[in-house]
Amino acid sequence: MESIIDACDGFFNLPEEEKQEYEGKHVLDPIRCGTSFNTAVEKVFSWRDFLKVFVHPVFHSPSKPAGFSESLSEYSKRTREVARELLKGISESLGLEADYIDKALNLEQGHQVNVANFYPPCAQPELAMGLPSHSDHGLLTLLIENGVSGLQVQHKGKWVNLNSFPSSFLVNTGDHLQILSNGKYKSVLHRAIVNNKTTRISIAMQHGPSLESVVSPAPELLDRENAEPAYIGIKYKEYLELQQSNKLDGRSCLDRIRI
Ligand SMILES: O=C(O)CCC(=O)C(=O)O
Ligand SMILES: [Fe+2]
Repeated sequence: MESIIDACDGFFNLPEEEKQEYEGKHVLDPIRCGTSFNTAVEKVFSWRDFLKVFVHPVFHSPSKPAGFSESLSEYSKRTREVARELLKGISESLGLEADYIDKALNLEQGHQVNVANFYPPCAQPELAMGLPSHSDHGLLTLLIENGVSGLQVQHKGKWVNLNSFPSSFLVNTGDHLQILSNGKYKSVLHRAIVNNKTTRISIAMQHGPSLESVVSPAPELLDRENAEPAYIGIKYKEYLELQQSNKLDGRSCLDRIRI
């Protein structure tokens, strides 16, 4: 965990011109970095640099700084094992076979994205937001941070601070777990706030279905509970494009596919 945080810190500290080559624009660009300093998002100012890299099924990585790619490759493999194991337990908790999600959503080819966020100290943290309210689109996100808190999740309509625990993952459930479980698992709304003292780095490893999987509420679950599906089926890739076109306005892209 320390190694990947140091590696990402190294990337964000590269000279601007070395980072520029990765300034992709499209949601399906495999390496995309950018900054949202001074960009008005709704009425708040967003205060972060980010680097998003597709690490599976095809591994991509920036070539700098030295050692970055090795560290990212190792971290991607290890977190993928953890996520697939957690999803077995989640399948069972839904009364499905342990490998149900793994097979139905073709996790062997699962779309895995490493999102590194860099939030420098902000002189007026009350006027800015690190990352505005959103839900993650995949199944599970494994999040770590550099010992500096800033993540908030929405619980019963209120924003709750989550403090980091050393050497542990904070696991967020994503939109596609909500779709597959027909709403039994809720995709959590969350955001990141900034502070005026210390740089915060967070690394959100997102684990999703394969891009070609069409995800809908599990038919086995609906049959057993005699329930109607709450969402239409949609290809994961199309959902990502839909989310890109839908500004992060605190509403989930899920609302767009609800029946
Ligand atoms: O910085 C954080 O704690 C949140 C990051 C996050 O939600 C994301 O990258 O999707
Ligand atoms: Fe997130």
